[in-house]
Amino acid sequence: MLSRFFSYYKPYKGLFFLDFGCAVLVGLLELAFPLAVNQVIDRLLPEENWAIIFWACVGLLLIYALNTFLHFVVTYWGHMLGINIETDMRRKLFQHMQKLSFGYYDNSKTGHSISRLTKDLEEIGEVAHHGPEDVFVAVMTLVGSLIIMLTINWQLALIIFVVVPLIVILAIYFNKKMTITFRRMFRDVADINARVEDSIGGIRVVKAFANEDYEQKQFAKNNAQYRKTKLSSYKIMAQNVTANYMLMRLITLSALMFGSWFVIGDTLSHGEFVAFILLTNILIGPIQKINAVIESYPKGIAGFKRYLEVLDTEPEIADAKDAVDLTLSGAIHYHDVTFGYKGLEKVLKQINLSIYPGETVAFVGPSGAGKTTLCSLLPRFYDVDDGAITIDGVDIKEIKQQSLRNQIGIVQQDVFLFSGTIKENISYGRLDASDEEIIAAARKARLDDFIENQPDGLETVIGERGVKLSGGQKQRLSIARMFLKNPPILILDEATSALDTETEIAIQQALADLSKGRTTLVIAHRLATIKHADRIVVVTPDGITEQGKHEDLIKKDGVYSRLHHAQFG
Ligand SMILES: Nc1ncnc2c1ncn2[C@@H]1O[C@H](COP(=O)(O)OP(=O)(O)OP(=O)(O)O)[C@@H](O)[C@H]1O
Repeated sequence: MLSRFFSYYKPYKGLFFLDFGCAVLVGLLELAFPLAVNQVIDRLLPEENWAIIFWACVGLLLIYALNTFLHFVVTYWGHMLGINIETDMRRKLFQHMQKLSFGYYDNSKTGHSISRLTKDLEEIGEVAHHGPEDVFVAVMTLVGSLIIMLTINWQLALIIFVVVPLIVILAIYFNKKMTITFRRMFRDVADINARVEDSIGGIRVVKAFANEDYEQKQFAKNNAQYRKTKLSSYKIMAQNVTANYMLMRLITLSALMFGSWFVIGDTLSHGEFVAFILLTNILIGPIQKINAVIESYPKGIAGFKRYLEVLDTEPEIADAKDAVDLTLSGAIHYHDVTFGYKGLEKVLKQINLSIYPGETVAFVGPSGAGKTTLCSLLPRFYDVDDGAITIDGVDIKEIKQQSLRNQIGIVQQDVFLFSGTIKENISYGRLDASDEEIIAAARKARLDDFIENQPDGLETVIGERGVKLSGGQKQRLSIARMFLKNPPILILDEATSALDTETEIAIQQALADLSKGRTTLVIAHRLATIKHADRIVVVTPDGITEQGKHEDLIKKDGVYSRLHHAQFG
């Protein structure tokens, strides 16, 4: 895992070494002051040579000025290194999330994904900057002070350094505990995000059911859980900080007590004694740094583990190595297709079906029989478990996903629009479309009157998920999008909601125009709209049980005829 973490430093080697080098210098220069004090007290003060003391202080001032500059470099450029790595990881994660299949999203929550892209990566960025640099500089300063102390008086140095291993053991102990709680904390934040996504995203449903109190209670549960986990992490942090405080005071106290003893025994000069006290104070810096790393490292590592979890999830559907781009005419064949959602019973068993170019085929049948599933297999939203689907004789697994999906248009009953303008939403069908093409598509979808009546025309903002549009307008907008895309194959998931007659006629006409000359699969919920389909296919839990024209199926007195009677009496 660590080698994968460090691989993100590769593009920023220059920045890393600049930051690292400056941090090392900062650590080394810190040691100059106690050494200077030692010399001033033991050598220069007894000689009462004011001029040399003055110039020694000027020298120290220059060292401090240099150190100040280095501090700036470390703080600014070091953080730049962290942010660069965080940005790269975020880009990579988002790219990967875009590639993940429907199967992954069926079982994940949007709030969790948001959390992974924001909070987790922020923590990783902090560790990326502070982690290696702080640990190295702290260890180096510790070793540096130890060497200086050893050269001044090795006995006193050893007494003081007895405490250091205790600090290291403590660090390892708390690190382990904190990694576990931070992982829990990330999970809890993600749960809060998921809850907000549901409650705020679904605010209309919440209000329509007057379930605000229920939502508040649900949110309060998540909030309380987060508080509990965070509190337990603070408890560990507090134990760590207080134990460290005690150990650090022990170091200073040992220096004072044993140092005085050595001074009285004449084995330590006054200057060396003061230098020792100052060096023990310098020791506090790296120990605090190590402590800060102990605090942030588990957060970063917990975040990185969650990051890798997603990154290591292989998209269930990927292009074959020799997949090709194809221009399709739309002859579709399902050959013995069997499919079930992951871990669940098979929805489709050995389905055989042929659809000819330009044909409009409507799928009808009881709810949950698998009509939508059958159509979802065509653009490879899911892969068949057994059998194959071919278009123009080519297995869809041999066609590049992008090429395949570019040639299949889907008009869903639950239209998803993006917050933005009408123009942005229509042009989602073809991103490089000109204004004229967008207007022409809107006209074909019978949306032009509505657009012309808006003060901002095509630039009208439609609100989040098109909240400012009516159901009929949303649907026509999605049809306009499809006119622009102009695919040879269409999947129409018919709206179940009854629109007013005028709107319905407009939409039906728009859909009929859209279907012209394209192979069209209609998932029909209301039979009135599909009477004129070239063929009606009846899908039941037993598979395809009937197919044919409306009149023939009525005569047959089977499932279709019963469904028809149920709807029309
Ligand atoms: N993403 C999914 N994960 C797991 N099971 C699913 C998923 N989507 C659908 N199912 C299940 O698969 C079965 C077929 O669903 P499908 O949506 O294809 O039926 P349908 O015939 O289109 O129904 P309707 O007419 O109600 O839209 C159902 O039992 C459903 O619960």
